[in-house]
Amino acid sequence: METNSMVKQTIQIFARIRPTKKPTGFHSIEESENEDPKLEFMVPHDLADGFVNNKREIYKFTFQKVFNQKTKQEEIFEAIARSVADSALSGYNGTIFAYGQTGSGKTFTITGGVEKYIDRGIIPRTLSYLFEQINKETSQVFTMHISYLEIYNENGYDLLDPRHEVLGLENMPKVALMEDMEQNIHLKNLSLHQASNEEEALNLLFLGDTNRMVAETPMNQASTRSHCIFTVNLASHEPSSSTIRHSKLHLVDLAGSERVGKMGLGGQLLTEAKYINLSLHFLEQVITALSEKKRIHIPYRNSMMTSVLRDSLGGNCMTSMIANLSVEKSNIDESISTCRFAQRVALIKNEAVMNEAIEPKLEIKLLKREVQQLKDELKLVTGEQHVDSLSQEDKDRLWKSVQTFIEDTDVEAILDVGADMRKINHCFLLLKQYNLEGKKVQAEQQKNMDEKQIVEDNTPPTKLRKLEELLKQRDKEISMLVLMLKKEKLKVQQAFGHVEALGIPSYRDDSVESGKTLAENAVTCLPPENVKFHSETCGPRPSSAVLSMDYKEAFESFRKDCEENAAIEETKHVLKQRYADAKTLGRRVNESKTKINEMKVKIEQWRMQRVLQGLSGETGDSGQEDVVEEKLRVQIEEEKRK
Ligand SMILES: Nc1ncnc2c1ncn2[C@@H]1O[C@H](COP(=O)(O)OP(=O)(O)OP(=O)(O)O)[C@@H](O)[C@H]1O
Repeated sequence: METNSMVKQTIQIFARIRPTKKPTGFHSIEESENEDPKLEFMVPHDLADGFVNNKREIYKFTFQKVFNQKTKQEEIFEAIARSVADSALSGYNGTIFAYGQTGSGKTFTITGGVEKYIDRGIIPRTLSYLFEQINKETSQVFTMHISYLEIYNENGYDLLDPRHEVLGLENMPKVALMEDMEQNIHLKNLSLHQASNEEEALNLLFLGDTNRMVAETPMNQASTRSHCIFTVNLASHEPSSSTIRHSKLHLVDLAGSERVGKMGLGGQLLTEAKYINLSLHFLEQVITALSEKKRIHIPYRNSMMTSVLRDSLGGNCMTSMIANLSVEKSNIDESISTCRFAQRVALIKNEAVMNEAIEPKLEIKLLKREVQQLKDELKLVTGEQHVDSLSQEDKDRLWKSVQTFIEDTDVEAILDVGADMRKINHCFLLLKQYNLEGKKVQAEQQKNMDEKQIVEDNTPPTKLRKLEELLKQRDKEISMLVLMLKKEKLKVQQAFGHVEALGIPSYRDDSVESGKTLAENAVTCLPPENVKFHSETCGPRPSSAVLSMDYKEAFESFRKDCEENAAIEETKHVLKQRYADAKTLGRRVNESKTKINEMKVKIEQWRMQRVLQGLSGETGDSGQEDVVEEKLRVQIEEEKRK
């Protein structure tokens, strides 16, 4: 089953101009913000060795980007290869191929220069980039396999076959093209090598490069006489998924197109050149067919190279072409021809789909694991039991699993011991032991800490400290009560002094503690909120003059706890009664005093009246006069007795 996520795109074309020793002045690059850059050639009239050139003089070609002679290898990778590599990592096929006349810099662009590290080409840089990304990506598991195919004189050879040196090319097994029912091409005798890291992948590249067919030609001292296809096969999947993404990344260095006549080749070089030109001719045919809208048949099968690259040309692939150009005067014709070829390539539309499919082997593995889990669950549910006891080895293994489980910081970590109740119970036992051990250690630590505190700070443990604080508080409460007592005693003494001054005798009760007045005894039961601090002798003064609730509670508890509380309460009641009686008595005394005074006034008035009668000569009955005064005196005496 394949799930498709499609990207439609024409083949991207780029031009790269090889450095020349002298500036030629036959080309220029036109760049503007709104349009793609253009490469322009000016062909001089005298180009054809003295013949009059009637052809047009200026040729313009549009590219996605034109790289001038100074362009560095890194820039090429960033602009062309990085995005294709990213697509390959996401499951899309990708192809980058270099096309151009011999000696124009195709091998330099694809593989790189051999002298300087900085001259590494697209292949080593892409490998490095892919592993960098693979190592960063933690949610996917990647595998990489590499193959390296050479098409020489229309035959395919495995460049990674170690028998190359021993057998010689003529005895090497040829790579054969096979087609399945769905017309997918398979290559027989082409080995796939797994590369787990950059170094392994680079070793494969170097091995293949040493096996390539290279020869010295008039145009290039080390001319590659074949087409070479370096393929990176990537597969990726999420750890718990059977859906796998596959992608193929072809990095292709085509053999150079060359003019046999111009170069004056002969012998083997001539044969090679013929094959090269023939295969490039078939490639051109395919490109032309693909760029013509009405063409139904595309002649892929005409050559091995077009068969292998079928997907890259008009198929499921993201493809980029680099047109390598030598812009010397003698090469202008070939450069124009390369650019024309590129313009046709740019018309080809590809439809790249994400190659995602269920991998049967992985699916079987996942299903097997699921079946085992379900079997375990079933055993638990049906209560299937193991009768033999666990071996020491089993117990040791379980203890390790429990330890790993406890130490695992992942909250979703699972202690999986299968559906064996003996193992499950043993694990519970281990967890319990672990917990008890932990508690013991904690208690021990607490004890050590308390002891350490006593030794270091001379501070008593918490309980002792609390009792000491309670004691201090009780002392304060007692001091306060003594103060209250003294103060109220003073007040009552003043009150009794006032009563005695009025002629009322003060009551002192012998039944109450000797030496104390009634008021003194009564005052001991006054509520504490009426008491305010006035003495500095009672220890620190509270911030508020009114006692706090703590003091009230302390007083109440002290009062209740006091053994004589009941007797005090009773005495308090008696004293209250007597105090009320004394008040009534006082009032009556005052009333009698008033009456006596009134009678005394009356006696005085009576005497005055008698004196005035004597002066006026009026005589009264002296016996009757004495009777009035006597009556008043008797009344006074009676009042006093009351
Ligand atoms: N951009 C460049 N910078 C420096 N040197 C270059 C550059 N392009 C090519 N060269 C050099 O030019 C020479 C020919 O290049 P190269 O072998 O890559 O050409 P080619 O197109 O692969 O030729 P052929 O088709 O014959 O194999 C080599 O020595 C290479 O190092």
